[in-house]
Amino acid sequence: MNIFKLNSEKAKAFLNKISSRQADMEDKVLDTVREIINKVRQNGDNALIGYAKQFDKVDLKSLEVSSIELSEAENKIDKDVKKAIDKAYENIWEFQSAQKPEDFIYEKEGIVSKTRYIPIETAGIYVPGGKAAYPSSVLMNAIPARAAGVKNIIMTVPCDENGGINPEVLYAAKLCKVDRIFKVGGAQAIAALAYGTESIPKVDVITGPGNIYVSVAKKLVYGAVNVDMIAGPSEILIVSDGNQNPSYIAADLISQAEHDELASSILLTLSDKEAEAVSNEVGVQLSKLPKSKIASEAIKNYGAILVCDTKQELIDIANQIAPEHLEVLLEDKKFTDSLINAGCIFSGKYSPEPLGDYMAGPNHILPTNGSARAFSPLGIQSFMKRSNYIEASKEGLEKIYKDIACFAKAENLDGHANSILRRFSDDE
Ligand SMILES: NC(=O)c1ccc[n+]([C@@H]2O[C@H](COP(=O)([O-])OP(=O)(O)OC[C@H]3O[C@@H](n4cnc5c(N)ncnc54)[C@H](O)[C@@H]3O)[C@@H](O)[C@H]2O)c1
Ligand SMILES: N[C@H](CO)Cc1c[nH]c[nH+]1
Ligand SMILES: [Zn+2]
Repeated sequence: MNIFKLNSEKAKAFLNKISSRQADMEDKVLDTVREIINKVRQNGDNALIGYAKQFDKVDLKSLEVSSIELSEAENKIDKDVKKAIDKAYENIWEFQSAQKPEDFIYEKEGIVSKTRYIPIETAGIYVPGGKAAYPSSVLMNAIPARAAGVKNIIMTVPCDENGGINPEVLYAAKLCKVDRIFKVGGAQAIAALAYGTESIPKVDVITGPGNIYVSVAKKLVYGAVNVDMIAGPSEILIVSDGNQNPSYIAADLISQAEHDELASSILLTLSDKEAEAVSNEVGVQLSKLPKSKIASEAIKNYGAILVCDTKQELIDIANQIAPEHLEVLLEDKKFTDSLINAGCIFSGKYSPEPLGDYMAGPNHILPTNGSARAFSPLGIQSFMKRSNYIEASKEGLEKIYKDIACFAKAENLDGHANSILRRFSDDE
């Protein structure tokens, strides 16, 4: 793994590459994704069947998972895996459902104003499935949707080369009472959810992570539907004071690199010695990893160790990169609160990133590519919309009607002024 001094030209070039990562990836796939979306809008299910043949190498007889496939899934999975999925379900459900927002009511001088939180009616959840199967992403998508009170949950997931869906993914979907499941992946799934096809209903919001084709498609359909965020190729940034265990750090860097060749794994450390040790350890651990090709490629593409001089530099660079996952390995805890831009912060050596991927309760569907500066993790709020409500008494309106009419006239909107003034004129 490359090691650079923070203020070197090589470090600057690496940081520039990281900050333009989304744009560089998008440029390469934008035309393809646009074409896929247009074809799905024009040809509906036929386009989906064609893309399944092209990308997933499968002749699909039916796009929808049948009730038999769903009920058989549970018998196909290992009992310990089932137990782990059930435990994750429980933890995620407890954490998400406890956060249900309450309506807000405000009363001032005869005017009652409210903000209501209303579940979105139909949600489309995307579950990735190209390079790995993700039952955990079923839970992370569907549990907050259920907790919010969404009526219809429509799930899409790419199928395997036999036209089937991983049984653990189906078991998780059954556990979450997902209403319908379609064997469609990639940009074509996002287009189908956004515009509807003969089989797939149009939804109101699309959530979920995916590769670059999926995240670019979500950007392009935004407006036709709501979308949660851009949750693209995975990322981890670790900040270390230099006194940490190199083998833990290397393992955590690799954990996210194995998701995608476009994933990003970065260490910021105060110690040259730790940098060397982690770099060696990454090499050793990669050589023992069964699926090391993707992780090695990711580390070559978007991985590096940057050696900083001060803790303030660690904080500043971490806040600038705004990673999806941030592991904080600092003995001096007072710096942790200054870290403000990250999808999820993991604090201390017993909080490795995969704790959040599966079990802790907070969502693993998180903003990537610096978007944690302004976007939030998926949660119950992502499946609710706000609606406002105003009710004034006669006395309440009377107290301010002249100000409203005056304001409206200042905007040259006499119709607005009349609407208010009529309530208090003699010819009412
Ligand atoms: N940010 C998060 O919250 C989060 C969570 C989990 C996973 N992830 C990320 O999700 C991604 C999962 O990616 P994946 O590839 O395994 O599954 P995926 O389901 O996102 O993508 C697979 C689909 O991509 C499409 N595709 C593949 N090659 C294509 C091509 N050349 N042209 C057009 N379409 C093509 C195909 O339709 C295929 O079915 C990874 O990047 C992982 O890091 C992110
Ligand atoms: N780390 C991924 C989010 O970037 C989520 C995940 C699911 N399974 C394993 N990991
Ligand atoms: Zn992961």
